[in-house]
Amino acid sequence: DPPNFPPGPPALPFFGNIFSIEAKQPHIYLTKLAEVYGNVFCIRLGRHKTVFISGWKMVKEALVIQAENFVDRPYSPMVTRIYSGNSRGLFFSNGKVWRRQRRFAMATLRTFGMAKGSMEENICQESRHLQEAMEKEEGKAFDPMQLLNSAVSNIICQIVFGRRFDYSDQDLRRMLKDLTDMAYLEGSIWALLYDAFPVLMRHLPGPHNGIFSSSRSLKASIRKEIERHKLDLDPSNPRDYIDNFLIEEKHNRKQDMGFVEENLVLCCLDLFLAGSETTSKTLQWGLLYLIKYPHIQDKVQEEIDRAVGQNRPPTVADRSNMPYTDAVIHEIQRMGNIVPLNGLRMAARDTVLGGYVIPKGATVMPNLTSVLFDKNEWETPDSFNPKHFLDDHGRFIKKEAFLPFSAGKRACLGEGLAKMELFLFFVTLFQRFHFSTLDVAELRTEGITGATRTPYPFKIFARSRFDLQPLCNAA
Ligand code: HEM
Repeated sequence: DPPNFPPGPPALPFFGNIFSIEAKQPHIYLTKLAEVYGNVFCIRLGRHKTVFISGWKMVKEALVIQAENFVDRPYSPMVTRIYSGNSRGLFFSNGKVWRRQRRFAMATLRTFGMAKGSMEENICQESRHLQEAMEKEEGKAFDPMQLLNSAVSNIICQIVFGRRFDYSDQDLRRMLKDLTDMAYLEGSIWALLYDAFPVLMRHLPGPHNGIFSSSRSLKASIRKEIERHKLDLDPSNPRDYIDNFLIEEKHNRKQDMGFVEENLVLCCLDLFLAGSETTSKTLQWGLLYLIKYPHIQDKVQEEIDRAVGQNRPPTVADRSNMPYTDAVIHEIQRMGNIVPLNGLRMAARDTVLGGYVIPKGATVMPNLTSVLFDKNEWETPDSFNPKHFLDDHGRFIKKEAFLPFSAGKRACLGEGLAKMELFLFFVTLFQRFHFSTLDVAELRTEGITGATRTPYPFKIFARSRFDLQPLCNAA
C-alpha cells in the first residue's frame, strides 16, 4: 500500500476479505466496520481494493466538496461482459461521452413530460390502471409486487418506448423478471466475486451467470423496440427517447459522443433498470410500513382527504399542503434504503480524505446506508419516524443527510421523475384504499439486498375507502 493508504480489516492472501463479508446484508456489515476502522477504510477482494466512505460528513466531502475527484466509474470485468463492445450506456460511461449522454437523457426527460406537466397526467392515468387492477383482486389477499412493478415501469416505457403495456402482457412480464434478477445479482456477493476473480468465475457455474442471461434477454427486447421505431421514424415529430436518440445519431455521425445504436440499447437498459426497480420497491416499502403502522396510515388519509378530497386526482402542487404525507414518503425512502451502497467511483487523482491518501485510479464506494442511518444526523436512526422531516409546528423540513439519490455530479438523473412518481402513486393509492394484512407480525423490515433492497414477499388486502363497500372480506 502507498503511504497513508486507508486502514482495513486484516486480509487473507489471494482471497482478501471475501470470507468475512456478510453476504446477505453487506451494507450493514460495511456500516459497522466504519465504527472500528473509521469513515475511510479499505476492503480487499482478491487483489482488488475498494475504499469505503461512510457517514454524512465524509460522503459529502467526497461527493460534493471534492466532486471533481470522484466523478468517474472504475473498470469492472462484469460490466465489461454485460455491456460487451465499446459502449457503456449512462451508468458506466465516463468523460465527455457520459457528460453528453447524461445531458441528452435529462433534456429528453424534460421534453417528454417533466416540464410540460404531461408526465403528471400520465402518472395519474397509470395510477387508475393500478387501482383497477387492485380492485380486480376482489378482496383476496395479493402480493402487490407484480402490479407495482408493472405500473412504475410503464412510466419509463412511455418515455423510452412511447407506449405502455397491459399488466398481463407477456413481454412486459419477462422484461420485469429479467430486471429484478439483474438488480439482485448485480449487487450480490456473486457480482463482487466475479469482479475479484473474473478468469475463474467465467468458467464456474453459479447464479452470477444469471446476470448475463438476463441482460442478453433485456437487450434483445430493447433491440426489437428500436427496430419498430426505425420503421416509422418522423424526424420532425419525435415521440420518445428512442426517436430522439435515432435523430441525434444522424446528426452526430462523425463525433464520438456515444450516439450509436449499440449505446442506445445500453442507455435504454440503464434507464429501465435505474428507473423502475428503485421507484417500485420504494412503493412496496411504503405499503409495508403503513400497514405495519396503521395510525400513520390513518393520519396520511386524513391529510389526503383534507388537502385533495376524494373526487379528484392529486397534483404535484398538492404536496405543499401535505407536510405530513411528504414527511412519511421521505421517511419511507430513508428506512427503505433502496440503494444501500452507491454506484462505484474511481479517484481521478491522489486525493486526501479524512487524513488518508486515496491514490489515483483507486475504486471508491460511498456507503449510502451509513448516511441514511448516521447516528449524528437522525434522532432515531433505526426506527420509522416521520418526525425526522417535521418541525415542532408540523411543517415539512429538509434534511441535508437525506441522500437516497446520492449527491454531486453523478447523482441520480431521474430524481425529479422519481419524486413525482412516488408522490402521485402513493397519494392515489391511499386516497382510494385502506391497506391491511392478515398478520402484521409477519411483515419483515430487513429486506433482500442486491443492487437495490427489496422487501420479502408479503400479501395485502386493499379495501376501497370510497363506497364503504369493503372490496375484501378479510381486512
Ligand atoms: C426512488 C427512486 C430512485 C432512487 C432511490 C435512485 C437512486 C439512485 C442512486 C443512488 C444513483 C447512483 C448515483 C451515484 O453513483 O452517485 C442513481 C443513479 C442513476 N439513476 Fe436513479 N434512483 C431512482 C430513480 C430513478 C429514475 C426514475 C430514473 C430514470 C429516469 C433513474 C435513473 C438513474 C440513472 C440513469 C443513474 C446513473 C447516473 C449517472 O451515472 O450519471 N433513477 N440513482
